[in-house]
Amino acid sequence: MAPQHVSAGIKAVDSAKPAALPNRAYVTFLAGNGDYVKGVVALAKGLRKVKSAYPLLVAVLPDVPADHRRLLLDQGCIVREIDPIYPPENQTQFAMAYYVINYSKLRIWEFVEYKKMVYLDGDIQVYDNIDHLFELEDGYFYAVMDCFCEKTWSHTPQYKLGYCQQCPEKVRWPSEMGHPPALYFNAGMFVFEPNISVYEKLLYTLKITPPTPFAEQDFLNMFFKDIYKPIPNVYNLVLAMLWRHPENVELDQVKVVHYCAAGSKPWRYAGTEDNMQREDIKMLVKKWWDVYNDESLDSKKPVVHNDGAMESGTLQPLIAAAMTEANAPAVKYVAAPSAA
Ligand SMILES: O=c1ccn([C@@H]2O[C@H](COP(=O)(O)OP(=O)(O)O)[C@@H](O)[C@H]2O)c(=O)[nH]1
Ligand SMILES: OC[C@H]1O[C@H](O[C@@H]2[C@@H](O)[C@H](O)[C@@H](O)[C@H](O)[C@@H]2O)[C@H](O)[C@@H](O)[C@H]1O
Repeated sequence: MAPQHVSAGIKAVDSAKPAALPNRAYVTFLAGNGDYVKGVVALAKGLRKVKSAYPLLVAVLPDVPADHRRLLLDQGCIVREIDPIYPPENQTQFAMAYYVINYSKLRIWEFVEYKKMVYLDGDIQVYDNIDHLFELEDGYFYAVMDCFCEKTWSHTPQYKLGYCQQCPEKVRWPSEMGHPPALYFNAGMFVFEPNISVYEKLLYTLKITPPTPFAEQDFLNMFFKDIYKPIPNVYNLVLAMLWRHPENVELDQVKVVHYCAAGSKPWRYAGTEDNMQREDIKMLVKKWWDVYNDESLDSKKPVVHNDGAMESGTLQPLIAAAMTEANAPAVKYVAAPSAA
């Protein structure tokens, strides 16, 4: 089973049915005009399917096109544009060249109208309600421990030694190399508290920190190492765990799946890369598509003609009037029929 460090504190809140508070939201990050938007649409539908009480905010870079933003608004997301954040100039070889855009995730610490947020990558799907994570004690950074066994880690001493925090007894960290690496989390999912002074410290520290192969994930691990609290991997199943550490995974208990293994992005799945023909992978990819294609999960939004008239039966005008700009679910605008 999972290594001992994993915080058991969560069990205590599982049974409680916490009240939904307005200053909480899920948040994800979207960059570019490519197909990651499908991941975010699926995530919005997945959170609706598990009846989450909280909205999904999408932090979009300027290069996310209007039609993609409209898709997200139509799925009831809150769409907020952020400016990119780049690491200091450096010759670093990122594990994946495009990881450089992931530093922009740091903008979410600026969303201080929310007291607590759960960050989820766009290639994550939520299959069970995880709203109880918002009840975790303030003052800590909660995330799931990563695994060092994939080729993407081949640049690290851990990989070269065959050491992994998922099974620290299997290949022990050599005492002559000092202490084993600090517990290291996967930055595809975490529970955090937006805070301006933390945000400013993040940006300042980034400016003086040479980039490393896992980009903002390495940076966040360094920055939050003193308040990081591991949570069970049911909250972020890094797919490689299925073949690297199956003894640490109980698939039928998993609430959140992170499609981060090479070739596992469901919207691009071809089944050709290593491990992609596994039955569990094929089942999880199908599970993602079942949510993505489920029209009953599309957000039921009023259709508003651009002359402001509401189509009858979609949303009574008084409810519409009561909906302020800030929290009204985005409405689908359709061109008013041209005057005959
Ligand atoms: O072209 C891209 C690449 C990444 N992302 C966002 O950045 C996250 C992290 O990138 P990725 O999922 O590829 O990293 P992985 O978890 O697979 O290493 C994605 O989930 C998206 O939310 C994006 O929006 N567009
Ligand atoms: O920019 C660095 C990225 O680092 C992480 O992805 C990695 C990590 O999980 C490795 O452990 C896996 O081996 C690898 O496949 C996977 O891509 C985060 O999931 C992602 O959001 C992002 O921060």
